[in-house]
Amino acid sequence: MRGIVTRFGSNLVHDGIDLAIAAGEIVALVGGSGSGKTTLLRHIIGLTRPAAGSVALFGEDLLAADGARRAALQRRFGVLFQQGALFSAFNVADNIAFPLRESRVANAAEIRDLVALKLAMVELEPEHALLMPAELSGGMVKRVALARALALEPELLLLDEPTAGLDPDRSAAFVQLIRTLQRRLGLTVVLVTHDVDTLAALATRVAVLGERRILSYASLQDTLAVEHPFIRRFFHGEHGRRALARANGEP
Ligand SMILES: Nc1ncnc2c1ncn2[C@@H]1O[C@H](COP(=O)(O)OP(=O)(O)OP(=O)(O)O)[C@@H](O)[C@H]1O
Repeated sequence: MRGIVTRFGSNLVHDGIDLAIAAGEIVALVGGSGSGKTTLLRHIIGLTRPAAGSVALFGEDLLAADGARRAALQRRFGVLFQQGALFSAFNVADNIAFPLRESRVANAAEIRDLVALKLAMVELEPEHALLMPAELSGGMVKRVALARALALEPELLLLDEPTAGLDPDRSAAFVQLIRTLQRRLGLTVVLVTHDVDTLAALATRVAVLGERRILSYASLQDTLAVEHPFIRRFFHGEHGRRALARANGEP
């Protein structure tokens, strides 16, 4: 993305954001509350249009693409929204099958097989297929939402606060699953997180949003050396320090 400016009424959220994400990277977007992380994710996938600037997804302007071209580009990414956002009236299998049915890429028998495959991929059991979202734990909701995001075998996965609301054990297990799938499927991942544990375990690069721009875009190691009050608070505060020590295998 180049020169992104975002305004909501008089609220100027982004004022000239440049960000290039290479295939195979795991980029963590961090920043204070309201710094515009989720909005940036939404720009990437064409859910919102910036006031100025341009976004190229797989080298193409998604917002300028016509119907068929746009649908083809949309099949190449999957999104895990905050809260999982499962359809509450659909069971697990139908939630995962939804993108497959919508895009008409598979027949009923293939969809059944693909749903079973995706369930196994996110380490859920076949009998979970018939449960309703209200019957699932928080960790299971995330796994089902991840299975749905991966239903069309995307190249790019966007995750908005993937571990929010999970206890430390479930959070660590979910992070591990994301890492395994990223490697196995060769995914590019963009995730919004305020959790240093998640970021330290996953990110190949960290983009820090603040003051309506990208304050830093570098490896975690290099980000830690940046002298900025937000970066210091975020990474060198007590929680951040403990998380980084854990990531380095210190007790
Ligand atoms: N549809 C909208 N209409 C009006 N204002 C919006 C809209 N979406 C976002 N905003 C505003 O834009 C700013 C950035 O929001 P965004 O959700 O992108 O921030 P964020 O960094 O993801 O925040 P958080 O960490 O709290 O989730 C906020 O001030 C928010 O109130």
